[in-house]
Amino acid sequence: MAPEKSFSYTVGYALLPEKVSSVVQPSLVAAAAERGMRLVAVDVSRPLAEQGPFDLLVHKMYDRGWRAQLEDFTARHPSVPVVDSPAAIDRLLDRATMLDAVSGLPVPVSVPTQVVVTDAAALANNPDDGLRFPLIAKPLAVDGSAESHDMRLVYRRDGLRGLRAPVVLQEFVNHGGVLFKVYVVGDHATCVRRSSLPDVPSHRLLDTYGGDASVPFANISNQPLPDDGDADADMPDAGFVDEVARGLRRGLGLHLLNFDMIRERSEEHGDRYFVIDINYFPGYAKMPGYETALTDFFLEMLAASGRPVHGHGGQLGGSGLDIEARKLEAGPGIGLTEVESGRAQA
Ligand SMILES: Nc1ncnc2c1ncn2[C@@H]1O[C@H](COP(=O)(O)OP(=O)(O)OP(=O)(O)O)[C@@H](O)[C@H]1O
Ligand SMILES: O=P(O)(O)O[C@H]1[C@H](O)[C@@H](O)[C@H](OP(=O)(O)O)[C@@H](OP(=O)(O)O)[C@H]1O
Ligand SMILES: [Mg+2]
Ligand SMILES: [Mg+2]
Repeated sequence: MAPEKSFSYTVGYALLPEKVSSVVQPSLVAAAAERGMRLVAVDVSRPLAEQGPFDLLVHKMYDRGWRAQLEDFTARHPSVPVVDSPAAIDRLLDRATMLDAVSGLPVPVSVPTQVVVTDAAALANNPDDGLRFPLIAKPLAVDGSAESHDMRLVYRRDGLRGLRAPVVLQEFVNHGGVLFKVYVVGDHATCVRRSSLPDVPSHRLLDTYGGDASVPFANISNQPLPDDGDADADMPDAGFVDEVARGLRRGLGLHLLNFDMIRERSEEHGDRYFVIDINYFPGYAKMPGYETALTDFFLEMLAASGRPVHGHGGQLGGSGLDIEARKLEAGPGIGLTEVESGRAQA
């Protein structure tokens, strides 16, 4: 009989069932076990205090009850890192604040002009608002529902009629139908290409054009782009991607996210990059090598919280430094603000 595997640490995860089935694959469980970590699902319908003991918690839940549980847990077990702070995650759940951190980045990347609208009908009758069509209408709230991904490409002003508010109207940027999705896990960033909306030709912008004033779409960039042989050459510079990733991670005070970036190419301005969306705890299984990246990250978090981690003897990865950065930028959040050694909840 094979000897029973012994685990040094327990990593609790609180995720919706769909996220569990997409991310917590047998390959992730095996990679974690190889490094001495057991992955255990948190039952969010039961008090957290009755579960565990945990050495690290990761989570993506939307309800307020969960937040109260986390606060209580952190008060009782300040030495257990909780990734990430709910207050920091909240900024990504509102498209009005989601992209705020982009303006503070030390690299040339920006956000398309956008406005938050609570009364779309009034806007449809106001030709002097300075908005430049086409626009993408995006639901303001990001709440895990399918509706929060229901978008509309609005070609002309009369396409604003009937939009469900509150909504963010973001200027559409032609980008050759290719989107760069950058998965961030602590200080690790991986950029993949996805298909995206095709460019909008100029004739489509004329008010007199007979086509639809707006068209709905959803989940347009979920699939990888078929490799046309030129994928590597087409990628943004890796150093640039890393800088954007590091800047966003620090600015947001988060460790687990992805962001969507598009590139406008023009003779007039050359290449211009725009960040258009940032997602908390995305579908990591779509990122090549995610098992290693996530388990390395868990180990870094455990080491940073003072737990002896084999192979991490005193040497923290970039995430260790981030803990300091987060304390400053996100204020006192949950977990990661206190470092103690030894096992918690024993
Ligand atoms: N300003 C823009 N200019 C051009 N295309 C855009 C713009 N904003 C969004 N898109 C296109 O619409 C898609 C959906 O927009 P966005 O990424 O904001 O929605 P989402 O539902 O939050 O996506 P995700 O599934 O990544 O969470 C993008 O992946 C991209 O293809
Ligand atoms: O399920 P909600 O809370 O709506 O958030 C989604 C994000 O918005 C998407 O960005 C994730 O997909 P990608 O990993 O392809 O970006 C997507 O990942 P999934 O493929 O695991 O569903 C979700 O995280
Ligand atoms: Mg997106
Ligand atoms: Mg999104």
